Amino acid sequence: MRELSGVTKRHGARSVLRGVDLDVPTGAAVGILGANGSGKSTLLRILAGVSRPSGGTVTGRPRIGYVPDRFPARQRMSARAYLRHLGRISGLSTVEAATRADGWLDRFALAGGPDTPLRDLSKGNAQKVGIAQALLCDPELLVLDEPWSGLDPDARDVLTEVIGEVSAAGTAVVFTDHRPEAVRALATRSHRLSDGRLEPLEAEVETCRIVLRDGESVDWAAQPGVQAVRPGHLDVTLVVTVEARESLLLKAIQQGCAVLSVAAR
Ligand SMILES: Nc1ncnc2c1ncn2[C@@H]1O[C@H](COP(=O)(O)OP(=O)(O)OP(=O)(O)O)[C@@H](O)[C@H]1O
Repeated sequence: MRELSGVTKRHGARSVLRGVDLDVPTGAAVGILGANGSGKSTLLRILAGVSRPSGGTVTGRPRIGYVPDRFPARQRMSARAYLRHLGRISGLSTVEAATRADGWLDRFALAGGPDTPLRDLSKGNAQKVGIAQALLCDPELLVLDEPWSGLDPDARDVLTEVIGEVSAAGTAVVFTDHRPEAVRALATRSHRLSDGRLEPLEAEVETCRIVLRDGESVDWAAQPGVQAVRPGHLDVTLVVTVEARESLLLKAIQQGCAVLSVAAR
């Protein structure tokens, strides 16, 4: 879907990226860790297509939703009007743009309501609008730069849930964060950006995805072979190692869960 090959980026004399290779296939959830100033935002800007690399190639042209590290919300326009407007210029009908805009603002519980002017929003509430604008037009690739930063606990949970949902539906997601445990829990591929290069965070294990209904009674995260658990509205998606797939399916059936799908990642 999107692939970076040998990507370099210089800012003046400074080499920020020194030959980054990154393959982002459909449905992948790619997590990137890195210290402050390691170049995560620089890398995500290139991935999102808002910045050009100094060298190397970027291939693939998916429809991209991008949440920058700082969402610039200095306008007088209300959150609702802004999102509706963006939806319209992205090709949605007036009704569809309004429905989607209100749906995302409602789900993320924008404090002050959807008619609050963007420039009056707090950092966290501006971040919610930033996330909503990226989701508005069903992106094929979602690029999220430290998307949890500034969000309250409820909104953080909603975002984690949404990432699980869109990724289960086939959207590729690339996100940065400073918390290794969060990256490991959510990502199907994890990397660390260090010294301008991207290293795998751990050896990759072949995984698959199991979607269950009525699986709430089991502590799936504690089961051997379960790498990530993503609760949805009516179902739960497990990312599991292929090795543990059969025993986990057996457990699910024994617990009375309905197995909705089993898919390779
Ligand atoms: N437009 C620019 N001009 C000059 N230097 C820049 C520019 N953008 C970024 N840099 C430098 O590139 C380096 C990487 O910055 P970047 O914002 O990508 O890091 P980061 O990993 O996202 O950091 P943080 O975790 O603090 O958000 C930093 O040293 C930064 O000062």
